[in-house]
Amino acid sequence: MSDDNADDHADSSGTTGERIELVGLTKRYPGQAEPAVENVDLDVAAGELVVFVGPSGCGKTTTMKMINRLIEPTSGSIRIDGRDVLAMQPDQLRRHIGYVIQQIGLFPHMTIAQNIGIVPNLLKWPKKKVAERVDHLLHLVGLDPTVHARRYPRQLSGGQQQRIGVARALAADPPVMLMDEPFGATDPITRLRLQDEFLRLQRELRKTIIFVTHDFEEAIKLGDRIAVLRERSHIAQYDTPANILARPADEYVASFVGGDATLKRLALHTVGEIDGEPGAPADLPGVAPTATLREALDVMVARGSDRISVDGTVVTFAQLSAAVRAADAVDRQQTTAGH
Ligand SMILES: Nc1ncnc2c1ncn2[C@@H]1O[C@H](COP(=O)(O)OP(=O)(O)OP(=O)(O)O)[C@@H](O)[C@H]1O
Repeated sequence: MSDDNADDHADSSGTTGERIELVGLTKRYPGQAEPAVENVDLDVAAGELVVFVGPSGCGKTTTMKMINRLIEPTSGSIRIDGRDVLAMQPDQLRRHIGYVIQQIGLFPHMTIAQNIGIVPNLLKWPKKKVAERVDHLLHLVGLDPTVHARRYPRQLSGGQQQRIGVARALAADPPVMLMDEPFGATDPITRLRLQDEFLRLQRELRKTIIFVTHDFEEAIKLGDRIAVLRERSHIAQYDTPANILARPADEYVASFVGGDATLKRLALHTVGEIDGEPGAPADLPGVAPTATLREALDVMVARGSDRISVDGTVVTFAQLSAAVRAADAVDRQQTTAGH
């Protein structure tokens, strides 16, 4: 773990994630008959994005908050890059673990720049360095610093505030990010946009991320692996989205996948995988290259258009249909061949 000097990499965005291991992790809240989280073992590889899905009250948030010690475990251990989290100092933890929540939690009386700079300031970085970092992060999440840095949270849209939440969590360039339903409170269009931007960012940054969601499609789209949790955070299945869709471990997981598994498999592939014709007209409905085949199809249907613009190229409904058929055939082949 490179906690010797965060300043060394504070201006780069190249830090990759670190492995997270949960061993026998248990939380028993005072006065509760049953533990909220019981004996959870989980190994998350460095640079992987793992999504927790499970019913309300199954212990997702409790498990996540033990990792950054907002909740102290009753027993068990947590290691990041082999080091015991329970033995870390608070400032080490702040530098190592970024945290993004649905309610965002921006301070209303601080400007956007001050909100993003909270952790670097706590870590006593020089003023100039904090300012540079804030600029860099605003660019990274797609906002113009000259427009947004001096504004207050209430002057931003919900989606922009959520981007600031992500920028703030990235401020000290932590190898690990915990994200608790970060896009849950936004409207569907903003949510898709935030997911696409976030995927682009994660491809570049390769943090180790634990991401909680209620939305199974979001889990399929974002997760390298999904942990389907049952009561007390018992892990029902921990696997890639493709494998969970193709071979749910049991009835419980199958109920999460639902009946329309084929449709959900469309979320495994992005429209950027299709070679479009350059020269899309400006008025054509557009999606990002990271949009899933399913989302592209939804936009075509909603807009009544048999063509769509992807990064300035034209993708047709016929191409999309062919990609869907090809992707489905490959997925089926891979999931049968893999086992
Ligand atoms: N501070 C607390 N004291 C006592 N019990 C708690 C406390 N916080 C959570 N619990 C209980 O622990 C269990 C797990 O809660 P937790 O919030 O981790 O679940 P969750 O899966 O994140 O739920 P949701 O999806 O609804 O956010 C629940 O039964 C909850 O009632």
